[in-house]
Amino acid sequence: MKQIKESELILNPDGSVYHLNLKPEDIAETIITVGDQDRVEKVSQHFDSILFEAQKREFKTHTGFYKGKKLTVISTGIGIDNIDIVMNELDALVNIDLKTRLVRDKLKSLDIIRIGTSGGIQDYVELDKFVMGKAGLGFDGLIHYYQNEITHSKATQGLVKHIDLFKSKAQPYIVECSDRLAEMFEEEIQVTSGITATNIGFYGPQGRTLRLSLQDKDFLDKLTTFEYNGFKVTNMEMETSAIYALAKMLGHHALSMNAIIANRSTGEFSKNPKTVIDDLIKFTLDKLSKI
Ligand SMILES: O=P(O)(O)O[C@H]1O[C@H](CO)[C@@H](O)[C@H]1O
Ligand SMILES: O=c1cc[nH]c(=O)[nH]1
Repeated sequence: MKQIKESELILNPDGSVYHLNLKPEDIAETIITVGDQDRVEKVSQHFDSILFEAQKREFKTHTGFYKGKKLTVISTGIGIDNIDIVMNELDALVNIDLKTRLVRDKLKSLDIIRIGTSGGIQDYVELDKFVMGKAGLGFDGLIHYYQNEITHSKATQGLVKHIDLFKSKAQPYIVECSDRLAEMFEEEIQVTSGITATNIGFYGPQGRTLRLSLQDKDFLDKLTTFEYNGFKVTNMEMETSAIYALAKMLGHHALSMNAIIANRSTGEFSKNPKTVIDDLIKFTLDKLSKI
């Protein structure tokens, strides 16, 4: 087997992985990701005990126990570029022997659950509700840098036609969440399921205009009428598709839970975004404690 070079798998002087500043023993096998580094405490404040804390740049990590379940919560910061770092380095922690720099013979599979904020694009995706991303719809292009079998699906071709995608933009891709995790989180009363679209920006890429004009002003409208496997595109954010794609390629299980703080169809923003995210944190922790 080939040893991974120092320039590819970069380790800090203490042996931790380069950006996350973590060693294999610092993380649990169930990982919660959040965008905002201040959300890490909002999650870990519910833990019975915290065993480990670290931070480098926007990547803040707490590991502890919640109702007997060992959990790690880590902030990814905003965007797909950070997800590339977080997913690759988390995988390295469990599936590469950092001393020999060899991929382990027996690979581990992590459960990775994102708790994020998001904007609903359908009128029925109400403010302050939870949406589970049954699939991630990536407009971000990250996947094209890896060999994969996800990119060229019929559904993707259908989407490109449906929205009349401008040819200079990255080819979108669709990737499903972990069925096992989804089953645990599906709850008719509290959770809406749909496709979570992931964009490479908050403004133009999500069809928002302040002072600049959009290349395609009808993008959002067209997206609301697209369907895949009986699901509509319910919401937009900036990380899910890449988490799903990299999880699938690396052999992990991923699920994205979204707190809806904006409704792009009605033009409203939540009056109390903190409450809905706190409620989603409690809901998610409760579900994870039962795995
Ligand atoms: O609340 P988080 O997890 O950061 O997620 C959403 O909020 C950020 C944009 O405001 C993006 O990261 C988007 O995905
Ligand atoms: O509209 C929204 C709200 C939160 N996060 C996003 O990326 N978009």
